[in-house]
Amino acid sequence: MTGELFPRERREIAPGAVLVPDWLDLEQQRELVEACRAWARPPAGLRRVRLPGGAEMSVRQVCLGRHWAVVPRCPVCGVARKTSPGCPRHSYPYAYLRTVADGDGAPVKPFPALLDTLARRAVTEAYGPRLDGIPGAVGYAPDVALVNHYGEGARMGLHQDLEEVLDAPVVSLSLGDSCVFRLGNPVTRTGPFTDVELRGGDLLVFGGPARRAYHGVPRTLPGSGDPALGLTGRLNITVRSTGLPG
Ligand SMILES: O=C(O)CCC(=O)C(=O)O
Ligand SMILES: [Fe+2]
Repeated sequence: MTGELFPRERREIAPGAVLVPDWLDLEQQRELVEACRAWARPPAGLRRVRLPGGAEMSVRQVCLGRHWAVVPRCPVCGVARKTSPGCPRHSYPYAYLRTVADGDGAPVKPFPALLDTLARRAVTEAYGPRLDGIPGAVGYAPDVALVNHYGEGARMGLHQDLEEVLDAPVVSLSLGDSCVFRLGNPVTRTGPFTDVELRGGDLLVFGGPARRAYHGVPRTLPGSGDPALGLTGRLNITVRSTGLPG
């Protein structure tokens, strides 16, 4: 954005969580928006997620690589409880699946090379010489992306990204409208919180001590995105390395 009074500097908003403003140029943002449009098409396209309590998320989502979904029971051991001693890879009430079991049942689209390349570069650039000190950052091998679309009024409640076996960093790319991104700590959902504005083109990488921190998006700023992008609302692409067997 031009005319900024204070240029937005890259900064570590919490230990392990690095925000790099304007990481993507307009051409890269355009390319990603186009790609998201293709990924959003059926089969295995954009859907609304119904949460375990029955409420629908206001965000619409499409998954790539593996399908993240609410499951009635753990797909490995069949137990419908948060813990299941003895299950080698327990996952409940959320799990990574091969098909869109909570939608049209189609096989999930593959994890795209475009996001693989971008996410590897993102981790390297975000941590720089500290890469060695962040678990899973050296040789980062992402295999899943969640693409979230926020229309007007959409938000995402506080949550932890927990379904991954690995502690490797999460790479988050924002496109279109700005939002308030809220980051807490890995232990309690009560804060204290750090609220930052994420704008279209911004990169946020959270790994190390921030990897399992509670986070969410309390609101977006409708109409704040660059009109040249031709996107209504906000898109977020969250890339992860699950550590699950191929
Ligand atoms: O939209 C965002 O910036 C956050 C998305 C997120 O936390 C998630 O998909 O798990
Ligand atoms: Fe998340």
